[in-house]
Order: sequence, then structure tokens, then C-alpha cells
Amino acid sequence: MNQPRRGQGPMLNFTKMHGLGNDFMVVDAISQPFRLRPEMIRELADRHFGIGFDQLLVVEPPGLPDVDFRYRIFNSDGSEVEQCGNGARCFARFVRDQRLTNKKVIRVQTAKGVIELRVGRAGMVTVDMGVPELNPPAIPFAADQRKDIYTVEVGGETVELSAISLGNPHGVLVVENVDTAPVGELGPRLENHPRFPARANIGFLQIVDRTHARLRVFERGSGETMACGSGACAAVVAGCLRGLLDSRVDVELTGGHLVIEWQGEGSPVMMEGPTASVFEGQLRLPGDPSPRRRRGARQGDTRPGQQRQQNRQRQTVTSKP
Ligand SMILES: N[C@@H](CCC[C@H](N)C(=O)O)C(=O)O
Repeated sequence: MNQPRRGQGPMLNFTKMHGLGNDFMVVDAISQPFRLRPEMIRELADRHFGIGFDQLLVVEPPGLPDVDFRYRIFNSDGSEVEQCGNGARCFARFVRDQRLTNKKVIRVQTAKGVIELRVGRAGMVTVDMGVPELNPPAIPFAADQRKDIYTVEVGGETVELSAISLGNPHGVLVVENVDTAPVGELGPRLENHPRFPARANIGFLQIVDRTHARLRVFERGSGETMACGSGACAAVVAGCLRGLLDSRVDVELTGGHLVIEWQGEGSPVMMEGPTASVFEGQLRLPGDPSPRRRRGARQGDTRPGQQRQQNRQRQTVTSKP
């Protein structure tokens, strides 16, 4: 039957999902053992040679009382991150579709605290994303004091941005028109700017009127995506702090619309939007290379792509029931 051969790992069940085109591979690590290295995540995320996704979402048992699940998030570059808003909505739909819970209000532990997911009708989910962090060291963002707008030097030019954490770090620039905004040029430079020591997601926000905005986001560790939920929350917080937006805003992203609500400092940000399940799949994971193979591997021993892997850190991401 489906017995693994020597050197092959176990089968892994996964679901491909998306929230407004921000796409995910979702893995239930409660019902099956799960073990992936960052280089494997990068290969699976590849849109030509792998499954293709912006983020990998992993469902684990909770480590805290009064919480239903633990939610782990990995960018397509293999880095583990603290928050993913579109992913949180898909997470809620996934745990119900897979019958891991029948609750409509689901409390989930992330690397930066507990978030609450409310399942609505027709695949809609509302997420309480928590209170935004504006204190520079906690974002983290290098600044002497907290401001609503910071001036940043990048590639010989000066830009103005707001710095906000929704559990993950964001820089938000207000632009005239998102269609012509320099997302591909400024995005990666600001993502890796020294003032964001943990890197950052960079949002380009166009104000349409006080209740409508357009947004493109160059995501840390994934590049520009069709939508970024935490980015939409950060953008509305930035727009409110600058006095440009009201407390409830329709945000148009490349992949569709989110409704974001923020009542001001000290209040949590609420995000409402759709979820979609695309297909379910199964893949055979490679087994661990034997210690001999790891020690003795030479360029000629490898398939294309493997040499790249061997040069990278061999950290292992594991999760077991
Ligand atoms: N797409 C996400 C954000 C995913 C994580 C982000 N790239 C980071 O590194 O912080 C969302 O919908 O929020």
C-alpha cells in the first residue's frame, strides 16, 4: 500500500486555502505528526516546483488554559512569524471543516498573544486582532520617541511612514494612487531597513474617502501578496492616527475587500472578511537524510535544489500529537 520506502518520510495531509488571494497551505498537526525544515517550507511554497503559497499555517494543541488551539505561521521564505490576519480567518474555517471543533467563537494562541475568531455565515470570519502596539521598541522600530508619522531615509530619498505592530511589524506609507505606488522598489528596501530590526511588512495606503481605502502590501518574507489582513488593520490604524479615516473602513486590496474597525488607542482592531478552501491534498515528505549522507554529500550527489538546501541551516520544525 502506501508504505514509505527507505529514506522516505510519512504522508502529510494538507488543505490549500486563501483569504482574498493571500494563499495558504494548512496542516493539522494535532491528528498527524508534522516535521518540516525551513528549506522544505521554501520548496513547498515555490509556485513552479511546489504547492505554492504565501504562508504555511499549522494547527497545534494549545499550550494555555481557556484557549482552543495554537496557531503557528511560516512565511514562504521559511521564517516563523507572529501573526497572519487572513490566515486567522482560514484557520477558523479549517478547524471547523476538519471537525477539530464545533465552536463558533474560537480562541487561538499565537506567538504574540491570544486572538479570538468568530465564525459567521457563508465563510465569513471576524477576528479580534488585539490592541495595536505603537511603542517603537515593542514593534520593533528604531525611534527616540513614539510618533504617528516617522521620517525614514531609504535609498537616498526620504519617506514618511507610520510604524505599528499587530503582533507582527508594519510600516504604512500614504500614497496618491496604489496602482502607481513603488511597491516593488520601496517594499523590499523598507522591509529590510535597519530601523525595522525584525524586518517589516510594508503597506501602501490610498485614502479614497473617510470610510474607503485601497491598499497594497509588500509582505515580510513573502513579497507582495494579493491581500494582507494584519496589513489592512495596520493601515486603518495609521489612517486613523493621521486623522484621515473613520473608525470603520472598507479596505480594497488586490484580491478583494476587508472591513476593519478600530475605535482608537487602547481598543482592539476587528477584521471581517471571507475565507475559501481550494483543495485537499496529500504529500510524501522526504525522510531524514542519514548522518552519513549528511556528512558525505558532495555537489554531484544531489538532485537540483538539494545543494541549495544543504548549504542552509538545518533547523527542524516539528509538531507531534
Ligand atoms: N498575510 C498575512 C501576514 C503574514 C505574515 C507576514 N508576512 C509577516 O512576516 O509578518 C496577513 O494576512 O496578515
